[in-house]
Amino acid sequence: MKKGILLVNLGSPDSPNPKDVKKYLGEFLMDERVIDIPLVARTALVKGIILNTRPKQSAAAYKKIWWDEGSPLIVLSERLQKKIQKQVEQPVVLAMRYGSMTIKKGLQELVDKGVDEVLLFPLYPQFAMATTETITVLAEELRQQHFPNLKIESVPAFYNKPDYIEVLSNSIKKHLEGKNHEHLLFSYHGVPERHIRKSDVTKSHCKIDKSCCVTPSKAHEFCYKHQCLEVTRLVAEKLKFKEGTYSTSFQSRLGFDPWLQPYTDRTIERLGKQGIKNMAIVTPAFVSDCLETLEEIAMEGQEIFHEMGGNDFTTVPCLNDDEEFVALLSKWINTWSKTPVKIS
Ligand SMILES: C=CC1=C(C)c2cc3[nH]c(cc4nc(cc5[nH]c(cc1n2)c(C)c5CCC(=O)O)C(CCC(=O)O)=C4C)c(C)c3C=C
Ligand SMILES: [Fe+2]
Ligand SMILES: [Fe+2]
Repeated sequence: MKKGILLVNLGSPDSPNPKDVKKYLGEFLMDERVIDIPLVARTALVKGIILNTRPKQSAAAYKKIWWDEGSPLIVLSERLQKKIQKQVEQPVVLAMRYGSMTIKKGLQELVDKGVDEVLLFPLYPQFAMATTETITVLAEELRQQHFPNLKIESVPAFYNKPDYIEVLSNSIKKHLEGKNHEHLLFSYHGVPERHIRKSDVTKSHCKIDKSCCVTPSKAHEFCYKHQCLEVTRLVAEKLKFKEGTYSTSFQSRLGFDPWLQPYTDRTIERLGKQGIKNMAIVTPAFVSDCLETLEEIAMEGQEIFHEMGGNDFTTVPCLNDDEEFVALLSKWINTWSKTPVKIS
């Protein structure tokens, strides 16, 4: 048996031009695990409404953050893959759930290298139907259709692994050294509340209130909200943050349905209004910096804070290709490579 690793991130458009952004958003938003409504309604909403207006607006945002080498999310994911490859003997390939660097091409590349056992590694610390699940489901469909002899094992969400929390905490500490911030906001990508209820394996636990996510339950294995709150709690515990000096919020909502709250933009507004002058923000739902961190947080968030009277706004970068993070992922991969047991 020859083993190989497929790292998978979200993906980006091929360029920040409206035509490419429209193509990318069309694929992304037509995913039934992202906009989870029946096909006819989803087609009407995405193709009839969203794709007529959003691509122009999103393209303008992408243009502000695009690098000479390409999309930050792709470039940073490639840097991560290259560094991991240096520490792992087996082939490590990178794919994206949406866009040109498809999971099918990634699996094909591994098969062409003689691989027959794949570790599928979704680059998301927390489980979500719209991220981890859509990757594992698509990989399995592709396996059945095109690679029936391939064995695929998936890495589950790693939000509470002590070594991950340590690496994240070290990075936060390093980037906040000497900043004297009064408040640290942990901002996670949002999801519609409906997604949380759908992923509840017990079908009765999730109430989207202040109690369910802190009451032990089997549901938490697939509860994005619980997993985000846990990352905040574990980092705060590790770094001995004082109560009231940090909080959690959710960003990037789309549409009119309720998404996880409190919303990041309103939280930044509130902190500014409350008289906080020096705040910092960290975005642990993303492994790689991307549109959501570089534009929505570092640009728009900062603007909101300044409008509300705030002064210093520090953004902690994502783990990207941080040396400790590379060493951690390589360690997990090497553990899997040596023993045919699940990483858990
Ligand atoms: C934790 C990661 C993510 C979750 C969960 C997620 C859910 C989700 N997202 C949308 C809609 C959009 N997301 C967009 C960009 C975007 N989303 C993520 C991650 C998660 N999304 C990333 C990393 C990015 C940036 C990609 C990049 O190229 O840098 C966008 C496009 C930008 C925009 O127009 O705002 C949309 C739209 C939904 C509906 C959703 C549902 C659960
Ligand atoms: Fe998103
Ligand atoms: Fe909950």
